[in-house]
Amino acid sequence: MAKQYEAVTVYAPASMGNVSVGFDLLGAALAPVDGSLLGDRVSVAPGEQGLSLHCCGPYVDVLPAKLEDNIVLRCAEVFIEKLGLEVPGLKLVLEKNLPIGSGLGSSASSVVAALGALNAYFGEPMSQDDLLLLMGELEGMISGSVHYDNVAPSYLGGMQLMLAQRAQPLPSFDNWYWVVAYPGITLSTAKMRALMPQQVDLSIALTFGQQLATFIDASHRQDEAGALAVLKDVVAEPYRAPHIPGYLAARQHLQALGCAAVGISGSGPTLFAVARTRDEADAAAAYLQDHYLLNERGLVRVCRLAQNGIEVSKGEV
Ligand SMILES: Nc1ncnc2c1ncn2[C@@H]1O[C@H](COP(=O)(O)OP(=O)(O)OP(=O)(O)O)[C@@H](O)[C@H]1O
Ligand SMILES: N[C@@H](CCO)C(=O)O
Repeated sequence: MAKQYEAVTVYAPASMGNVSVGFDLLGAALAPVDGSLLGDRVSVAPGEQGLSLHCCGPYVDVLPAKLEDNIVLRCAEVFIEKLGLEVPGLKLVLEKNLPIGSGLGSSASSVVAALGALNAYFGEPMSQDDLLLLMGELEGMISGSVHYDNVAPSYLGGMQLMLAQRAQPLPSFDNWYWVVAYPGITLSTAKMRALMPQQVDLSIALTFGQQLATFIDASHRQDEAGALAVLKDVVAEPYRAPHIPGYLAARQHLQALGCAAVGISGSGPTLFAVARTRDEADAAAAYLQDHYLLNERGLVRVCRLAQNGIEVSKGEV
């Protein structure tokens, strides 16, 4: 008798690439403290002949007009082909909860939710390490480069450091709040990467290496002052900051409000601020709500790290 498959839904949290100090190597998953969703959901269920995709959610209108250009369908095609699966019919639903080109890891969230749901639906045929590598490849197909600093934390949770072939969790500081603000405009990752020079000065390379090494060491030793002292981006931010409306002014104000660090989330335009108390986080959020948002599509969230990565549940979106 043919195996009966059951519908499954996966939620994949938003993520901040780079975290200032680890360009393309370090990322963190986000969980709003108010319990709201900040990430896409994809469900996979038995369907009629072939693959079908239905999209819904608050940011459905910014998805590619043609369904065949949606990365979720590509994920299903690649997954099925790679594993040589016989699939009579598959119904996919994408609930698009993240804005595109935001710096919140929007395409990564769709990729992680889709591949996570497909793997769960088919009984986990792929190992965690192999699935992560596939997630990075698919993210690379649409963002212009293979980088894991969004897919790894969205899939695995917390803060993740990308080593040569696998992700390694990095302890963070439990008292930190991560306040994120998306102004409501789109900046494509590929264009924000094109702003950066292809060659890096030796002095910049040395500072980058030293800061990343110091941050990793300080995080493991829970040396908060040591970690904060080097939470700075010398590689991408100098080239990107002038192209993000209001970023430099907001950074200055947030520092004056007492935020311990401020940086660009991924390639922007979302910014993040580290606050060490809830009062400080709320003050930063109020400032950003009034001064950083450019339209009604913008959002501000006070977050902790999403420690568990994806959430798998039974049934459809
Ligand atoms: N399900 C999807 N979610 C998001 N983007 C998608 C999806 N399917 C296709 N795309 C396309 O992928 C591209 C994603 O571009 P880009 O990498 O700049 O955005 P992003 O992943 O939202 O960036 P960020 O990491 O800054 O949030 C866009 O051209 C978008 O139309
Ligand atoms: N590390 C990537 C993240 C994109 O979200 C970049 O900064 O281009």
